[in-house]
Amino acid sequence: MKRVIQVNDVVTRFGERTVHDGVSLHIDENEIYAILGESGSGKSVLMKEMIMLLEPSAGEISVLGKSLSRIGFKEAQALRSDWGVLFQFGALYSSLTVAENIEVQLKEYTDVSKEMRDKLVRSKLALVGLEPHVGSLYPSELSGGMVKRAALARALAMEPKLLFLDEPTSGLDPIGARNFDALIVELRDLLGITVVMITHDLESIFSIVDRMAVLADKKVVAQGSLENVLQSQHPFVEEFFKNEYTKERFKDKVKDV
Ligand SMILES: Nc1ncnc2c1ncn2[C@@H]1O[C@H](COP(=O)(O)OP(=O)(O)OP(=O)(O)O)[C@@H](O)[C@H]1O
Repeated sequence: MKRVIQVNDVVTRFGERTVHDGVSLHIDENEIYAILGESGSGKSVLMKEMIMLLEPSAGEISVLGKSLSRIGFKEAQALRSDWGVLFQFGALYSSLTVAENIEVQLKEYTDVSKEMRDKLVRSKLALVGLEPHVGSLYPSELSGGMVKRAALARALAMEPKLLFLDEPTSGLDPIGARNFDALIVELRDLLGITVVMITHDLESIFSIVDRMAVLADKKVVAQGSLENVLQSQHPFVEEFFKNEYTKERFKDKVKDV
């Protein structure tokens, strides 16, 4: 299996504060990989380091075979179009229509014609389950679930190999959240992409995630499949995965651990 992301011994410091102290993990092609951990454990910072919005203080991150600390400007630009990012609150431009939002990167990085861009917008909308007319609406005219889908369509505009999602189901109602999970799996299977997501959503973790890393104590304290992670006796794992709710809701998986 091809390795898509390799994180080796990453240390992250902000002034006196150390957020990561030797974080290592790897993500393989076509996986749905989750980054978990309590609030402030450095999940978002790690994801920002993977997408070159922040630089680690030490250690090494490679994405799609490129070492991020050694990459040149042009290579970095090319690499950025190999991934799409869905930030937690959708982050659509409120003054642009949905179609214009999806077009932003196409206009910036490609010279495809207006006609072709319109076609691409329609196909991305269809891919995320939105009707063509949604393209002419402004973000303020959409429901929460539609905002997420529109932002996902925008993240997919450049046909990325990798998709980064920051708490994709937060703020959605339970049905919307499960539909969004199903969409993520569908896109992974259809497009052959690798998905990296920060999530606290137990339903997603138990149903669609292939492997995960649990951040705590400035390190990865458990990683691998759900089965592997459940073997850990780290207090965060115990509390998050082996509480009364999960023992009842996921009793077939959380038993004898
Ligand atoms: N740009 C920054 N400058 C200084 N400190 C930062 C910066 N970004 C994050 N931090 C700090 O790093 C720590 C980890 O933050 P991060 O946002 O990664 O946490 P998280 O695990 O994603 O938490 P949550 O689940 O609450 O979103 C926090 O203490 C935060 O204050």
